[in-house]
Amino acid sequence: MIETRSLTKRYPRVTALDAFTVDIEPGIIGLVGANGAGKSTLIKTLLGLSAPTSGSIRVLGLDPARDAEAIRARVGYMPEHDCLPPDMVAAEFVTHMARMSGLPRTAARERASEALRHVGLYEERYRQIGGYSTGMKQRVKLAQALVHDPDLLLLDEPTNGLDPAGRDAMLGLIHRIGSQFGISVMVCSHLLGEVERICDSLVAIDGGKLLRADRMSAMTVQRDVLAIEVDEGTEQLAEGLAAAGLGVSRDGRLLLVPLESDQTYDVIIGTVASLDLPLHRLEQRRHRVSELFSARPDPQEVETRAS
Ligand SMILES: Nc1ncnc2c1ncn2[C@@H]1O[C@H](COP(=O)(O)OP(=O)(O)OP(=O)(O)O)[C@@H](O)[C@H]1O
Repeated sequence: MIETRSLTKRYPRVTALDAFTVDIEPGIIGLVGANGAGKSTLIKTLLGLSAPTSGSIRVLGLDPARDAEAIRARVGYMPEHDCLPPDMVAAEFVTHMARMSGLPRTAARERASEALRHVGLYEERYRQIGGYSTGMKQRVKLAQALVHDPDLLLLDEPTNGLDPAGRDAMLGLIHRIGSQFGISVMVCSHLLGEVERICDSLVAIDGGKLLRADRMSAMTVQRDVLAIEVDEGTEQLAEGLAAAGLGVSRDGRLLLVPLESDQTYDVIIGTVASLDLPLHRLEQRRHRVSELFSARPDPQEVETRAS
């Protein structure tokens, strides 16, 4: 669906994309990287809005340098920053964007109503955008990206400025669009925890270079640790497991024990039973995707996870 070969974009002071080579299959794709990693630059080169310094790109088999118009007809783009006209009503604006994509007047109006319904703004569609909340504005941006029924959506930081509930709602919406409408979606975010939740593959970028591109399932590998939670008696259980010869560490309410053999399970169950404690959880732990990329989690991500 998207192919880049040695894609490089140099600005006078910085190389935003540095020999970036990737093959991306259809699906819900997370494009993750810290601020300034090159995500927006990549999206703009894919759309033909910014010409690469060197290298090649194919989007849906098209070359953005030659076929920019054809690409924009098949790709929807939700930009990162607020770019909405405050004095227009949403229905009018989204209809206008549909007309810009080449739809005739009546079809544009119908598609605009439909797109606004999909993003949950149908009832509010005749209100001026300037009076909308941040979450509603993000939804209008999403509706205009969807309005011409694209094959691919490129969403640049769609949860920007949203509170945790707003982020959840936006992520749920994106997931629905990707899984129910048969549209591929590339979601750009600096919050790994977000893309981990909704994407089926991940492209990680750092300093303009490709860090890793893979299916999410290949990135969430089993880790040899058992997590145990009891409703009460955590301290007592920690002592009991240590006395039984297991290495025990704490992670909040959880006790973590290295999984050395199948007998580790038996020892844990036996210890819990002998202490007569109410076992709440016993599970093998998986790596979080974020652990594969960064030893230091993003503070905003920690805040998201905590919320
Ligand atoms: N038009 C431009 N002129 C000069 N430098 C630019 C321009 N656009 C981006 N850059 C620089 O290129 C690098 C990559 O920027 P880019 O916006 O692609 O990053 P990003 O991963 O999208 O981060 P953010 O989420 O902060 O936008 C940054 O160092 C940025 O300052």
